[in-house]
Amino acid sequence: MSTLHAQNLHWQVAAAHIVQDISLHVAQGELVGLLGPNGSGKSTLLRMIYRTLRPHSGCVLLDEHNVWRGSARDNARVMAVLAQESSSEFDLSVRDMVLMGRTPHQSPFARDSDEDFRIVAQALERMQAHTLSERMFSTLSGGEKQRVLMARALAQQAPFLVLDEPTNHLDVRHQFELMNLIRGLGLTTLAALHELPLAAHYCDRLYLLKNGRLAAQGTPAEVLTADTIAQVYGVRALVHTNPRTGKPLIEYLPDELL
Ligand SMILES: Nc1ncnc2c1ncn2[C@@H]1O[C@H](COP(=O)(O)OP(=O)(O)OP(=O)(O)O)[C@@H](O)[C@H]1O
Repeated sequence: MSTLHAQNLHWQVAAAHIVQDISLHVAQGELVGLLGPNGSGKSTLLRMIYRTLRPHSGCVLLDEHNVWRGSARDNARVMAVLAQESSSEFDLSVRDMVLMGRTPHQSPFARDSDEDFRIVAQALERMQAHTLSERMFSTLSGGEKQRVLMARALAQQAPFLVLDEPTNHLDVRHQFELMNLIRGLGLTTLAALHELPLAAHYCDRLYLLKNGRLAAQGTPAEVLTADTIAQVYGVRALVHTNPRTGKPLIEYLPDELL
C-alpha cells in the first residue's frame, strides 16, 4: 500500500505566503499531476512532501505515517524523489550516481552487492542510459542527466514517487517515453509538470496552483478548461476532446495572450 495525504500545508518566508493551506491526496497507484505557472509554489509544496522543507503548518501522511516523524532513511525506502535542482555538483560516474539510489536499502558501511549492481543496470537500461554508465555525471547533456536521475529514483524501488518536472530537458519523444514508463510502473506518483498536454493525456487527476493556492482540482477534463487556462496562465486556448481517448486536447492561441 502507498497512499499520500498532505493536509493543510503552509510555508511562508517573511510576509510572503508561498504555499497556503494546501491539501491533496494521491491514492494507491494513481498518477497525479501538480500544475501551475512559474513561481506558483509547486516545488515548495513537493519539497515539504519529500521531507526537505519543513512545513510551517500542516502534515504529510504516507500510509498514515507522518513523513516528518520517521528518519530520512526510513522515508527514502518508501519515497523516491526526482528533484528539480540539478545535482551537477556531484562529481560521480553515472553508475555511482544511480547506486546512490540503493543506499536506503543497505546497512551502514555495507558494500554494494551484486543485487545492487543488477538493479542499477536494469534501471539504467529502462531509462536507455546504460551506454552512459562509465561517463562522469557532470559531463552529460541536460536530457541525459535527467534520465540518469530518473534511473536513480527507479533503483530506489520505492512504492511512492515524487517527480519535480521529470520531463525537464527531454525532447518530445523522450517526454512520451518517460511518461509511458511512469504510467507503466503503476506506482503511486505525484509529478509537477509544465506541459499541459502531457498532464491531460497521462494523469488520473490534477491539482492546479496559482500564487500558492489551489485554483482547481479534478480530472484533466475538469481542470483543463479554456477558462481555467486563461485565468491561471493568461493564455487563450481551445480545448477539444481527443476522439480516441476522450481526454482534453489543448490548442494554444499564442497570438491572443491575455
Ligand atoms: N527560500 C525562499 N526565499 C524566498 N522566496 C522563495 C524561497 N523559496 C521559494 N521562494 C519563492 O516562492 C515562489 C514559489 O517557488 P517554487 O519554486 O515553489 O515555484 P514553482 O511553482 O516550482 O516554479 P517553477 O515552475 O518556476 O519551477 C517563488 O516566487 C520563489 O521565488
